[in-house]
Amino acid sequence: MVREAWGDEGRGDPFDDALALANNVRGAAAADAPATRGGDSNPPTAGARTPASGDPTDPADSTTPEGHPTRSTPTARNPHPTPSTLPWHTARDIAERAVPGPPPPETSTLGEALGRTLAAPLTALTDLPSFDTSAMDGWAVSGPGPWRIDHPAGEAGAGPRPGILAGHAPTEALPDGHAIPIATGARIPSGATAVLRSEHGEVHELSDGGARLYAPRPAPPGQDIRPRGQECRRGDQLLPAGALVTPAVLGLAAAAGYDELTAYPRPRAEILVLGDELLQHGLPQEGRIRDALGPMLSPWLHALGVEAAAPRHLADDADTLYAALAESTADVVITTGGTASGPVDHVHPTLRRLGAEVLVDGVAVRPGHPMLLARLAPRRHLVGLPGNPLAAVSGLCTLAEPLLRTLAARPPVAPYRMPLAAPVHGHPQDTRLVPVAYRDDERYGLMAAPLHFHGPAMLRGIATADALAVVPPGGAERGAELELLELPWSAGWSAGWTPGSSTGWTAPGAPYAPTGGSA
Ligand SMILES: Nc1nc2c(c(=O)[nH]1)N[C@H]1C(S)=C(S)[C@@H](COP(=O)(O)OP(=O)(O)OC[C@H]3O[C@@H](n4cnc5c(N)ncnc54)[C@H](O)[C@@H]3O)O[C@H]1N2
Ligand code: MOO
Repeated sequence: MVREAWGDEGRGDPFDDALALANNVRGAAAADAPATRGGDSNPPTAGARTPASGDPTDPADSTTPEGHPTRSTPTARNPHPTPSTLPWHTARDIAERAVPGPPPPETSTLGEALGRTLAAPLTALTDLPSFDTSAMDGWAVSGPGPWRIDHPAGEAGAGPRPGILAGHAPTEALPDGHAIPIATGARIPSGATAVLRSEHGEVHELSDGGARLYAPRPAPPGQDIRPRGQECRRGDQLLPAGALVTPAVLGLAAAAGYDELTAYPRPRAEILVLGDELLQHGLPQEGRIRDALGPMLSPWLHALGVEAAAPRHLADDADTLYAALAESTADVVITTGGTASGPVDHVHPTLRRLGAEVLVDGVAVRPGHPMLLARLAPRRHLVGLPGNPLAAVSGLCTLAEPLLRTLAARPPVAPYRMPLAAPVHGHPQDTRLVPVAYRDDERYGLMAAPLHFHGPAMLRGIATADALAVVPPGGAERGAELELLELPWSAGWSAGWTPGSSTGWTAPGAPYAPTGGSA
């Protein structure tokens, strides 16, 4: 979705215009004369400061050291300006359209198709139910009562008389005035007109050894019979192409006769965690901190329908990063950290060394503005997430999610809006992504309550959030209807399950592998 107008730049395709801007092909004109942002009444101002509100966790309030200029121009102090950042919606649009579509579909077992997108409509291979079925335990009866109780052929004699069980195929027709015991799910014998529930019938033993069945109420024709084809006829379309294969879809497909499904493959992602300061175990110590992104990104990507290998931790070394990117065969490489211009921030120089095409280099969003997207090869991309953990989440939702959605052929999530339960400060030029939790308000119904602890380095807010609210430049008042990016867990994890974890149970001794296969 492109909602921004690109002013004088915007005469062509907005995607091409945005790409050209990101790659700075229009030179100084693109970098120096920032495009007009539709719906943004404040013209972008390099170095603009955010008014303080007193909330120490509010990045909109912290003008230094994190209130960086949105667009930089060459100055004596900053001789290497970054290309102009892109409006948030434009960046998402570029990411969504960076690939033309998913790779060709594959046929797999039902279990392996979980979380994928159907490449063809799901068409019923059989009527459902495939035969007239008893909906209750009781008796199949023919005509009005009372009825003489029969037993299936071969059941005569002593002992319990179960009648027709589920899975059996009755061969004999039921004559008028007769009844036969039947179980829920069993096939109705020909000649039967209704099913009488066991609790509604009274059996009277007869002197000849037989039995008669009485019902206090009549059993109208069709009572408690599920007729063949009630749910669908063979050839009916049950689901369109493009439907997400959820656990319920697997159940439906199996019921309708499928052993295999044709769906788009899961995109394969590789996660490279950069930063010599990161520990993988224990307490932070001596200036080193725990890696918060490795444990978070694999399952998050998994919930987006992606096959993510276990994260690799790379030393802060340009050659190591170069080798990892050059060798990777993943559809999408996700790096964390190293996007800025510090002494060990190697992502930009390595992309240049690889000759990668940078599609997005900075986004007008807080947190996370140094995020980037690059094309390593025609169908291989890199998403560079900033190292600050909430900034990384912002990059994941802004650039990785739309790109992976296109690769997985998942349908876009319908725009979702909710009124804010409290006002939120805005950045003067940039969009803010703010963690919110759903609250049921007595008067206004469901509202999005902004959460504290939403600083770029904090995960405490997002850990209790249901969604990220998209706060436009300038902020939003209580009651304003804001676009929400729902987090995977508030929509349920089901679509992200793979066969390995779909049972939620791991055999004793088997390693738990929540990310599924390898990339
Ligand atoms: N001169 C400038 N400096 C910075 C700018 C800027 O525009 N000009 N942007 C700042 C912003 S905003 C962010 S966000 C960060 C992005 O930095 P990098 O992507 O290069 O990330 P690092 O420097 O490697 O790390 C930043 C921060 O995050 C911590 N980190 C990194 N990885 C992890 C992880 N896996 N788990 C937990 N924490 C992590 C790292 O220790 C740093 O504290 O740059 C600013 N600087
Ligand atoms: O501090 Mo930075 O905006 O990405 O989180």
